[in-house]
Amino acid sequence: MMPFSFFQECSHKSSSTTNNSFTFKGGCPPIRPTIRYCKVEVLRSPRLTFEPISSMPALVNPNPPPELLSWTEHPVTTEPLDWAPLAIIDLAKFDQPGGKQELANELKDAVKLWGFWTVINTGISQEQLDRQLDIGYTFFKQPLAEKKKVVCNFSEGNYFGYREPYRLIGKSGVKENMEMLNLPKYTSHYESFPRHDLIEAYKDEIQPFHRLVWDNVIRKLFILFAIILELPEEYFVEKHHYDKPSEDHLRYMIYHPRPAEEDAKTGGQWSPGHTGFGAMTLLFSQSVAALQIRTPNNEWKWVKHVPGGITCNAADTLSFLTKGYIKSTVHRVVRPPADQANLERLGLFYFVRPGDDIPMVPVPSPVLIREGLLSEEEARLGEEQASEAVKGFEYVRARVKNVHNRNARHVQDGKGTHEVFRVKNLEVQDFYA
Ligand SMILES: O=C(O)CCC(=O)C(=O)O
Ligand SMILES: [Fe+2]
Repeated sequence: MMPFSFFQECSHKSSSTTNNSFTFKGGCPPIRPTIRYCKVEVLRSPRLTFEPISSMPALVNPNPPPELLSWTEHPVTTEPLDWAPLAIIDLAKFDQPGGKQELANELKDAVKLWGFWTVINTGISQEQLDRQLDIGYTFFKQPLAEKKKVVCNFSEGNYFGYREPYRLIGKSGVKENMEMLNLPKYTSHYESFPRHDLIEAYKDEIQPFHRLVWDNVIRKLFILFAIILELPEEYFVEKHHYDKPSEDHLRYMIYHPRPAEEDAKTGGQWSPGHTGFGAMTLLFSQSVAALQIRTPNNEWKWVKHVPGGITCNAADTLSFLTKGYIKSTVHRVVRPPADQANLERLGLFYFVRPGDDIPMVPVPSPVLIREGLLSEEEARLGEEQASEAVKGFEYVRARVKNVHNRNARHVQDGKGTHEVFRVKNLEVQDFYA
């Protein structure tokens, strides 16, 4: 008997098809609805339906990947919340004549003042997004033992893998309500990193998606930053390239609702105020309101759902490289409004980190010099001091270790705290109340 393997040719091409829906009849193997098990040239829709046939055991995959559960986006809140006025950056303009310059102008204030903005028209389809959410949701619904097969090694500041919500929040006696899975890039550097069976089974969808986010969104934003800072267009792209080693990861994350009495004990905190650890964070916009940012006036404002959009925030290392010109904004996650407080909140993210060997020295930008953030001498010395400087990998690993290699999480106790985290000359406040 011939085993049915990945990419083995099968007879689907000759099956009956219609324009947009593909229902395979007669002669098809009894495999689950996925495009991964056969090379089918006619496929255009990521969601296929196969009619199960009871015969043809020769083509049965002995270990089919589990069926995906289906994640459904919740309705938006009807409560009038104090929304943050985030700029909307329309990436459809990027390749139009003068488009990059126009977008750079629009993004400039957002990165200087708010550190948060939303991109739309990313070229990532709703179907692609839905599939990722389904994969993430299915992952979290697996038994804990399965999820723990690949876990984050926080003693080394390594964020790749599954993070179990086992820690307590301060001294409240309340446990964390969030779990996550961080997937490293699909490049040769991470080939030997172990991946969960479910993630392996859906590799043919996750791998291109991982890169698509970088190509379609991250690369463009880095070009816009370079234009804003009057640097060569590829300046930041090269320092954060997908093909070079970095701690970048795609993340599935789920928050589980807590009883109101438990939330009351931690001031409604789901994730304490913090700045991003790496270069930039992309959050595929979701309907459950919970993310808040701290405004330039130190008020907390809610981040509003923009269907099909991606909420982006600049993080610590971009702020280091630009001497604070690009703002690493404080944000937190809180109990959602009453009409959403009992809902699971599933998130899909891409966390951008600096290249592993990128020195954390200021970029030689004429804008930083004009703004008085950088002296001519510092700009020149920066290059010379690069070999001595903290590198991207060193900073990010140390930061992750400092925040996560603890038995209890920070708590917002309303008293404020100024615990500072340092690596050589680099310094950030650990968390914010
Ligand atoms: O869940 C969110 O909306 C944001 C989470 C976050 O800030 C983080 O994981 O760094
Ligand atoms: Fe964050």
